[in-house]
Amino acid sequence: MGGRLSKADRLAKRRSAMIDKQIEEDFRQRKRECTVLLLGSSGSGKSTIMRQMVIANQGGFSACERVEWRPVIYWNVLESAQAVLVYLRKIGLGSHCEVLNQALLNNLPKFQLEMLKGPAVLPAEITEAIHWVWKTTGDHFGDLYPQDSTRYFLDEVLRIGQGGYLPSETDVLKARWKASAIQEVKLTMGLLSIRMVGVSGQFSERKRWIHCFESATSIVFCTAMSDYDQVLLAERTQNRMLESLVLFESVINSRWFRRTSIVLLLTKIDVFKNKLPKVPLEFYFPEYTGGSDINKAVKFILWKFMQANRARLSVYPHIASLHDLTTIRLIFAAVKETILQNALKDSGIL
Ligand SMILES: Nc1nc2c(ncn2[C@@H]2O[C@H](COP(=O)(O)OP(=O)(O)OP(=O)(O)O)[C@@H](O)[C@H]2O)c(=O)[nH]1
Ligand SMILES: [Mg+2]
Repeated sequence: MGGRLSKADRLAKRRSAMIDKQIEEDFRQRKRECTVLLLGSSGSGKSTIMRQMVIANQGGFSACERVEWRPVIYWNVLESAQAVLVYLRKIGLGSHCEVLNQALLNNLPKFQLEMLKGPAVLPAEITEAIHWVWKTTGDHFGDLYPQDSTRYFLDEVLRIGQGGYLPSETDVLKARWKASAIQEVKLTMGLLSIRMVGVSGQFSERKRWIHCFESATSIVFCTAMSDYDQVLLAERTQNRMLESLVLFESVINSRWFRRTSIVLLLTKIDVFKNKLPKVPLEFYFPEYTGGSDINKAVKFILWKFMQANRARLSVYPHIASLHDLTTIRLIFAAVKETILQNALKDSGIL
């Protein structure tokens, strides 16, 4: 009797084997999944990287997705225009503001209401006034822009203000949107599926970071090189690059990442290159002695960050202009390679 199984027993055994197989498969699948955490202070380029990843891996944004960016881009245009007004008043060109002030006064409340209800078009009076003010006063601004995409959106205002405006890929890429939530995109890279998680770098949001730490297999830490002469919005005496260094130091030496390798992405090299000859780096970092030599300046900043690596983690640095589609692909290939190697090592495949 003992050797033979009843039909019910055989079925139960088969089911149990199937469940075991499923568990094993799930486990293998989970091992092939990895979570890349994007960290860095506000404005360092985390959201831009996520959008570039979507462009590079999923063939870009569909027309439907781009339409959804329209309100954000209108908001970017209006914010850029407000910044222009503030600056013009500051330099004594307040008289140039009148046309735009009036256009905003006449149209903004109605436009805001329309935006709440559904699709709306930037009012023509506002569009034309922004275009006129920017054309007549743009030269006075030199390199002074509160955001790096300000000039772009002001230059493009006539196209953006057209009825039926569909944001281009570049518009989406350059749009500034301070999302407070944690953002996530899923991508596949070779054998692996990657969950890329971007957190907001604003102070008020940083307490949420810790919830993402546990699941991270790789870290991409972003820092904007052009921040060396900038101060924090929240605390105007605090240099942004020093603040980013402190943040990097706390991330890299934290107990959460003892086994993690880190990609250090020095962003905004394009802005940095323009700024360096006009705004001496030594003014903000007196120990720097390389003058306006771009290579020396980049090396110095990199050295500052590498010094923070007391935990001696593997740090892979890259220098990038996140809007430059040709070089960005090379950077991504290298970053992908690092992430892939780490994930394969972690899952025991390598
Ligand atoms: N010129 C230039 N602009 C950049 C670069 N990287 C990012 N930007 C712009 O800088 C602004 C801020 O970039 P985001 O990607 O939104 O920054 P973030 O790190 O997500 O910021 P938070 O969400 O506030 O934490 C956007 O307008 C970007 O288009 C770069 O390499 N060069
Ligand atoms: Mg962001």
